[in-house]
Amino acid sequence: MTAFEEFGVLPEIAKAIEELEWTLPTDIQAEGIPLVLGGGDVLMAAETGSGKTAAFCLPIIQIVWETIKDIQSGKLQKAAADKSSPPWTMSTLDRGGALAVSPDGLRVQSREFKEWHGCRCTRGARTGKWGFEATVTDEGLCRVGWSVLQANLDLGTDRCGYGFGGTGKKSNNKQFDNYGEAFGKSDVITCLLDCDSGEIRFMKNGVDLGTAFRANKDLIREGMFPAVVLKNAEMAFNFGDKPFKHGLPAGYLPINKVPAEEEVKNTNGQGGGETLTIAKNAPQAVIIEPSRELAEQTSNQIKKFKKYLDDPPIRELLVIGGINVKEQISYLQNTGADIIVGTPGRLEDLIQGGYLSLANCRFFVLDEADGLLKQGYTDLIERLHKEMPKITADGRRLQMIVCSATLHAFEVKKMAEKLMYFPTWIDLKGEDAVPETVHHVVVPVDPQKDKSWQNLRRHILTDAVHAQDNVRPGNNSPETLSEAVKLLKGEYVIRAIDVHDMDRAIIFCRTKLDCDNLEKYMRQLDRNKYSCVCLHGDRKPNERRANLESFKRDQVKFLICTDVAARGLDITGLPFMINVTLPDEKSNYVHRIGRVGRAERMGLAISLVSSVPEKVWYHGEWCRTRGRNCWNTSLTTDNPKGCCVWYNEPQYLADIEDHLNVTIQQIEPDLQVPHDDFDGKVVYGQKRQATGTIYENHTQQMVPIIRELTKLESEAQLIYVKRHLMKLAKLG
Ligand SMILES: Nc1ncnc2c1ncn2[C@@H]1O[C@H](COP(=O)(O)OP(=O)(O)OP(=O)(O)O)[C@@H](O)[C@H]1O
Repeated sequence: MTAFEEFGVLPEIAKAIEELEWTLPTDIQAEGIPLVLGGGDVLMAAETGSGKTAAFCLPIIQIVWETIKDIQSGKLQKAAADKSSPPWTMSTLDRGGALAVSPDGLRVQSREFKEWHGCRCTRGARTGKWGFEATVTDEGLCRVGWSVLQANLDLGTDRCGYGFGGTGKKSNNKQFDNYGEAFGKSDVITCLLDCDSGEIRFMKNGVDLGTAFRANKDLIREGMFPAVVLKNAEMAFNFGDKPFKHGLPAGYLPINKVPAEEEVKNTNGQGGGETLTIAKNAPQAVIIEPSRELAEQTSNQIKKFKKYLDDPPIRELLVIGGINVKEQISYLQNTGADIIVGTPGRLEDLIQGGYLSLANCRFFVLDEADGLLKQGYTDLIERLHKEMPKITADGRRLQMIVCSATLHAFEVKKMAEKLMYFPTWIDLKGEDAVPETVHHVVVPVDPQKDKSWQNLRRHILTDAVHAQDNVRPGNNSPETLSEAVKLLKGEYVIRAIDVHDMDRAIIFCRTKLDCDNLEKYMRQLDRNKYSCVCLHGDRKPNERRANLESFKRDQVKFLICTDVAARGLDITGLPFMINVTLPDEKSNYVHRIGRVGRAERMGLAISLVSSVPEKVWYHGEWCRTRGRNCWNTSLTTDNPKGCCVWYNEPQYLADIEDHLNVTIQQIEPDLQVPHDDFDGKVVYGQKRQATGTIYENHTQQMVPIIRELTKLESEAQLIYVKRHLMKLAKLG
């Protein structure tokens, strides 16, 4: 049995993993895989390069495959039919779309703010005197009571349902009257039904509130069911499996004591146990990625993991912009997809066009979730979530999985609170952190100290922000110094490459124009020594793909890119990374430098940080051409339609350090990295030699330590025996 199988992974998947030469799961995989397999909502916060992709892909592939198998063998039909005689729980079938029922059926939750969503119990009574307890477990609006099967799930809004609400009102047939008193979080409401007299009454925390309704006896003969309706609230139920908190009045019994021959089964939503089929265009899993490249990478990983799951096969589809949409539609219509990996825009297009259905989705994954939310996709995510059933046809709950190396963002917590269902956090560090395998340093670029920019024979083409300014050596204006920094940064990039003999590095620039200019400069200097390609939003999809591929295959040495490549990209053994300018979004620093030092290999990240302000382009949505041929150098602070800002790198550096709670080491403009500060033996791009790896050779690593421990143990015993003998000799 492989280590992955011990964590519950199917042998077929474990075999594919073995071929990747992964011997042990990483920490995040060891924690995440069992949780997802167990059916929970999970937030995974772990460093860059720690293997989060497999932590969610492996269990999803496994469950999706098992479900396809169950459908094919007809087991799912049985699952639905079995539910015709369930225990006394809240029904997963007779409930509103946005209401979730916990796996034990004793807790319900609705996070919908605007609408009410209701649910009924799996069984009901038509004779006798019965009671159950409902406890408010989270703030929000709730109404609880009794209704018959044909009643509206919005309890108390038609003549067939009788409810008591948290605002201190009872309601039947939309008539809301004062009753008892208001209730809220932690209050226990006992709901009592006397089928013989028709009386319905309630107790709050053990205090009897008196008769609320006299229900129609003919209605009761049809069967009365415990019922609830919620608006952004949560309630837990006790039908008598556990002792009641406040007991029942004399003559009443817990409702689960209704004799079998007297009880009425809830048949709503059961569909008569017909065979479950899943439409081709209704995938079981939707994985959203923030960039096309990352979506493609995750999709490729899934292909590798599912390699041996061929009977039945799993169909996965990549849904990203830049690929012919007609092909994607025809694939969905003809072949179909079980797992979809995509970027937000194209996903939404297909859903809105009716080509992709979420009716069967049971896994909703937000990879790089904080990035998606910061890119403005909160509404889209909520819309998709709303369309997904909270319980699937086979009675399983929708699972949401959210991950990132920088998950500690307010937006993420807010989203998790709103959409996720009792989520478990796997938080390996407790804060955003940089892996130990990434050595990161900053180099000050100070044009007042380093005056070499004044007499460069050849230099990088700058972004031309200062084309109209009077910039020249000797004139120490902020504009001149800003231009000087841009010239110096071009030189420092080349120096970093030369000093560290870099033959492979990813280089991040702030704008697409900066990327293009650096690409030109490097090619101009030496096409072979500095062979490079660009990856950014202005390049055509095919070029983007080809450039990334040639970099991955080592056909070019340098990949120059904007933040489009900051997150998730996994390039095996990449040794070096250069930040030409720090990102203004602090979490992107973690993601950018995390392109190196992945999967236990060492990496060096060098950030160039200007000591003076740099005036740079900032084309917002107000810029008609979004930067193309734009020469508007007025500042956004002076003119709401301005297209430039003064970029304050020392401030961004301070923000990053503050966020990570570290002081990043500074090196000199000679770009030498003192070896002693790190580990002298480090070879960037390789695994650390001296310590071995965490994944492998664990036993071998432990051998000398165990040997030493055994020696110490035996020495300690000898000392004890000698002392004991000496004591005996003295006594004798
Ligand atoms: N159990 C394992 N053993 C060995 N290598 C692994 C294991 N799990 C993942 N890897 C490798 O580690 C690298 C990083 O994995 P992955 O891309 O999933 O990281 P990540 O945590 O998603 O990083 P990021 O936050 O940057 O997206 C990949 O090259 C992957 O093949």
